[in-house]
Amino acid sequence: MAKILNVRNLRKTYKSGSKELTVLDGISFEIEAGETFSIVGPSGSGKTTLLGLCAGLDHVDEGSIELCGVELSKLDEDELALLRNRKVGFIFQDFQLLPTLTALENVSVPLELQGKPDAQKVARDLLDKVGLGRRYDHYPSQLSGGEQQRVALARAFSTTPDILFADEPTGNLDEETGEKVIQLLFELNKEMGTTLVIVTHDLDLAQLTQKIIRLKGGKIISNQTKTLA
Ligand SMILES: Nc1ncnc2c1ncn2[C@@H]1O[C@H](COP(=O)(O)OP(=O)(O)OP(=O)(O)O)[C@@H](O)[C@H]1O
Repeated sequence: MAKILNVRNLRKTYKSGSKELTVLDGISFEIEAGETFSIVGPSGSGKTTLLGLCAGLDHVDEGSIELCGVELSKLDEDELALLRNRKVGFIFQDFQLLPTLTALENVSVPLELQGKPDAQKVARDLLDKVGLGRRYDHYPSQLSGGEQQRVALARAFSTTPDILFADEPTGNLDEETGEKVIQLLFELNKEMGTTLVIVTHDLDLAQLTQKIIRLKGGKIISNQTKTLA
């Protein structure tokens, strides 16, 4: 199977005044297209930083990241943005919906910006799939956290990304709501064959993915591939 993400000897250091903090050191792993993958570890271990680097949202100090067959360090900002728009989807802990757009517009507008002629239909179909067929015209402030995250799921899958990065997708939800969101996430993921990379504190959620890496102090302390029964 083709590698969709190949991370080699990654190092990331943040500067704070005269001090330097190395938050990732010697990180290497790879993900095949279509796999489900999770990154777990305690608070501050570097999970979100790693996700941001893999998704091309920030630059590495040392090492390399190949995403969707492209070495990220060779791309300028415009090329990176294009790659993210075309091939990458995101789900965030705090949903990150646009507050002035309705649920339907939050899903359809990105598609319209990509010039998709059937944006409205795709958005409606996806909102129906996540059980929000009666909430098209609601603004984010009129939706519960679980409903907002379901809109975010519909938006993330609407562009049929090759790879989807989810950062603590259940972090702001109660347990029951979180479970429903995860069920939908995995259903949509299976249907669309998307590669899924999840950052989470939730070990039960991580166990649902095929591969798990554990970070501690910016290093990988275990890299586990689950044997499928
Ligand atoms: N922009 C930044 N500037 C300076 N330090 C940063 C920056 N972003 C993150 N850090 C530091 O890098 C370390 C790793 O942060 P990161 O958010 O990646 O950890 P995390 O494992 O995702 O944590 P959490 O589970 O709490 O979200 C932390 O010590 C954090 O304070």
